Amino acid sequence: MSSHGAPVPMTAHPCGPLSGVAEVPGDKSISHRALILGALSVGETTVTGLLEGQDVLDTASAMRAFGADVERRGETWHIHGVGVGGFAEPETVIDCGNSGTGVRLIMGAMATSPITATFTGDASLNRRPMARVTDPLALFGARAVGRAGGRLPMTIVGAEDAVPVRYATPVPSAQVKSAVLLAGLNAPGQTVVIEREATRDHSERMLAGFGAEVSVEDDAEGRIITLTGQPDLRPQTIAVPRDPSSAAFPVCAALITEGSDVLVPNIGLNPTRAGLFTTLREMGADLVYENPREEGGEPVADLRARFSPDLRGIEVPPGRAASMIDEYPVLSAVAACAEGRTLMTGVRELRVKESDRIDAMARGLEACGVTVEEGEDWWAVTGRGAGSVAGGARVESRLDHRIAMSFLVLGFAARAAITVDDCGPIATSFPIFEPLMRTLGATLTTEAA
Ligand SMILES: O=C(O)C1=C[C@@H](OP(=O)(O)O)[C@@H](O)[C@H](O)C1
Ligand SMILES: C=C(OP(=O)(O)O)C(=O)O
Repeated sequence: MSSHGAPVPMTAHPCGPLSGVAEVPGDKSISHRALILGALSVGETTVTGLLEGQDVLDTASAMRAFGADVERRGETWHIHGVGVGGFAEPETVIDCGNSGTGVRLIMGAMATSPITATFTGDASLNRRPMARVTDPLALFGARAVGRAGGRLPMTIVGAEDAVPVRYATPVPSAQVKSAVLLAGLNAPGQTVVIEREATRDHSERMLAGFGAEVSVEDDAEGRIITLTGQPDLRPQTIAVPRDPSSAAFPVCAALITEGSDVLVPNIGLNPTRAGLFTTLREMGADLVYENPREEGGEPVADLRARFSPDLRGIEVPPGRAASMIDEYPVLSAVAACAEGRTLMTGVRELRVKESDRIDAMARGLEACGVTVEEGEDWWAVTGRGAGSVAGGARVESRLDHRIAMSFLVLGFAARAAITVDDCGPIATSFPIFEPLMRTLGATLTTEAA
């Protein structure tokens, strides 16, 4: 919801070993897609393990506004869809809260139906760029009217007679790719998306699972995804895997907090998402994939993370950025506890997330006594080894859940407590973060230090 309540300051205190099992919630990207594709198929889709974070709950409300029946009974979500092309025109404004994924995918899903919808979000989402989706949606025949600079609130007038599109994404973005594919569902013929760098492929996998004809080829241009429009999507039974982007927080907390040993079971290691774990291992992290297996066609393992006193700074290859894009904030907290310089390049996209994540982390890390250098599309954090971060600062989360959690994680390993001015946004993606970290032994207090 766009109305963000009073700020919730929280303080992370230096603590002893973190230990135990961290059961993190369901994958956010997959949860949004399960609701949207469930709403676009005819019949009942059931979903277990859905992330019940605010971002996903806002997508569930949006699907109801477009005519689907979405209900939680017990532990299972039931979605009665309306079919491709069956969306009704919403009677009220669609509020996507803090969620870029929600708004951009839903815009795509409605843009090729002859209906009009107005979208808004919170102060963070209303600052984020939407032209990256409205530009390709215009090629299908949809029109968008929003605020200056292509910002929300924005009205999309769906195409009356949509035509299929061939589109090369100008930025590495799974949200843009997915918006185009979802729009292509209700366009006759083949819609093609070309991406130079592979981004998370949950839309392609789930569209195929729902019975759409989707092919993926890799060639010199990059990855080419072809979707045949106007399929009859068949309802599915979906078990959402646990979110590697949420797993990142207990894993990184364990690596930098003295004496820790934490097991994070059942984490999807789809290569389009697992870049952080590769990077941490290159830095010398004691991070082991236990019990590696396949579940629902995806590689899965239990992650075991132990305190790693000898982490080293490294250069993170720019080609890895898409596979760990949401993990750079918490990586920078780990880098602050490593010896030497960690250089992160090819990361311009970090500037247009829930906050400008390079700026938010750089200012907060500096306040904690850490050296940061930055350019438009790169930044570097120089650490002085385990136990070297002074902390003792109050930092801003800027309506950004990942910034808030990254500084709390750093607070466990710093020499003095770190207060985050507002931890309310954590509920968008990881509503059980605070109790879960407490069960591992972390000391978090809700009053400012
Ligand atoms: O498609 C998705 O589910 C997401 C894609 C990424 O955004 P971009 O597509 O803007 O890179 C990521 O940052 C976001 O958290 C989830
Ligand atoms: C960037 C993120 O989400 P979204 O773009 O969906 O707001 C995120 O969860 O880190």
